[in-house]
Amino acid sequence: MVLNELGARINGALQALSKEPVIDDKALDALLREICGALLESDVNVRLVQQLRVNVKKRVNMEELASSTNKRKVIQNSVFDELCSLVDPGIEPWQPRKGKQNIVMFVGLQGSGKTTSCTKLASYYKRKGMKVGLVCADTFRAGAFDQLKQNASRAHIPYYGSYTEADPVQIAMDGVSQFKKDKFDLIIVDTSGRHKQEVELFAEMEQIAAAVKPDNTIFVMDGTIGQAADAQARAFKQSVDIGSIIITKMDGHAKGGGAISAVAATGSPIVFIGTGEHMHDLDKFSARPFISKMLGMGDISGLVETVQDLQLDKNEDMMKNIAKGVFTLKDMRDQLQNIMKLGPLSKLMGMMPGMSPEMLKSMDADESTKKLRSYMCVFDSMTEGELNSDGKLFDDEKRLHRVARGSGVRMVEIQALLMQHGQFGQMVKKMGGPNGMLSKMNPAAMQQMAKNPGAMNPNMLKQMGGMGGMQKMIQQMGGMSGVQDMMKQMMGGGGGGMGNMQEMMSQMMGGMGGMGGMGGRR
Ligand SMILES: Nc1nc2c(ncn2[C@@H]2O[C@H](COP(=O)(O)OP(=O)(O)OP(=O)(O)O)[C@@H](O)[C@H]2O)c(=O)[nH]1
Repeated sequence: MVLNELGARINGALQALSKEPVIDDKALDALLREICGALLESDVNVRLVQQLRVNVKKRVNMEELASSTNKRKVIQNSVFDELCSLVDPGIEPWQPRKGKQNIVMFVGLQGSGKTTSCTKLASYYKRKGMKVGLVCADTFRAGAFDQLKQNASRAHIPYYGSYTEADPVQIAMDGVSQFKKDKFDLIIVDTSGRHKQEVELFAEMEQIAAAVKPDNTIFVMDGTIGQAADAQARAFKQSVDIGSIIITKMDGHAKGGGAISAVAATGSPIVFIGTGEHMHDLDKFSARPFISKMLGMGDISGLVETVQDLQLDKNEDMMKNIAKGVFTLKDMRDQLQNIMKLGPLSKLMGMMPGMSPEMLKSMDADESTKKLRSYMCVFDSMTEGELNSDGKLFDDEKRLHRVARGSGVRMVEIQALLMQHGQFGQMVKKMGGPNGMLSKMNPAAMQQMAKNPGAMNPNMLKQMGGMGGMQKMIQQMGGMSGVQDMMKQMMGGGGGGMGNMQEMMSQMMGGMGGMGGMGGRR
């Protein structure tokens, strides 16, 4: 069973419990049977599943808990907590520190996704403002250096490797000392893999580790390997000091449960998961947001961090406009351009509370990207005056015709874009200005939010009135009756299908981003 289905099944079981008139041991057993069955089908280690069952039962005392509402709540909270414990070894993961020269070594079997993940990680920390270099110490697989070189060049990341030196230890040492000399903040060393755990592989890993003395060793594991994950993780743990884990290929049809169970085998935290072959397909991992997202309850901290990466507060013109309650076409273009930098919208959507896995499955990421590109052509065909306007200039059909000809986009689509812009403009008007929603938010908490998305999350949520407040805010933004209804509309109920969804998502992201950025400037 793939992870999305697992989430949907657990969620379904919890929902079914809400409908039970009487909560007794029988109802609890039925719930646990369903959840444990689903976990086993997803390859989660049988011992861990058994432990989860025992722990939940221990926490729920049917006699002590008076009302059924109370029992339901305690059961649901216990299941959630136990699912989190499955993927949380309770260790704070290592993080590179700015101002220090951090060395990270990647290990894993051949084809697990080491080289790809190295570049994704380098790119992630580059986005955070670090100077990152990649060293290719894989001399085992012909073409490994070329692959790293290609990935690194595409992501504009400096790299080091050699076509002539055959000793991986020497390459690793030379690469690290070169980047150290050039004052790099983070140096990532990619090592060779083998088809299976072999003596040579472990000996080589140990030698490289002894030579470069990594601050952290990341074990890369293929998410599709199922039950074999446990033994593999143990073998690596015995040989090198695994600091953290990246699980790859968690997109598509990965069951993932096996690899997730590796946390228990190594006692090391999962730090990222790979969700595709592209540079953006690396999601920061944290137990609670991961479980929350899997159950369709969203990942607010991930969403906020992603929005934070946009550095919207650097767009001073737009921030000034939004504070005044003004939103020009140029502001919308800049927002959409920013969103395009984040990768497929489905990823952002997955972080929104209320997005069920089924909803996400029916989204076509390529289609969204195409739509955004066509919008860029529309904006490119506008004059500076038009871009700096509120869009009313396009009441003149001649202008519309001209932009349609210039961009190759149909007039109806441009009209729809302008309509979305108009609606969003109305929202900005409401949010900005002296009496707007933004003015009611505590500036100190908003400032903290802009600086440190991880730390500000609880504060921000509190400011917004918790998860309920967040949903209400989204409703206000869209002027719709609820997130679920909104999604239905996006999925085609309103006749717009994918296009509709795209536009609304952009609207929402624009709104969220605007708020984060606003806070940062106060
Ligand atoms: N779908 C998907 N594919 C991935 C992911 N990560 C890596 N891949 C693909 O998996 C294949 C192997 O990845 P590599 O990065 O070359 O693996 P490696 O561990 O470096 O392999 P060696 O260098 O031979 O040890 C490539 O085709 C990658 O594009 C992921 O998260 N999702």
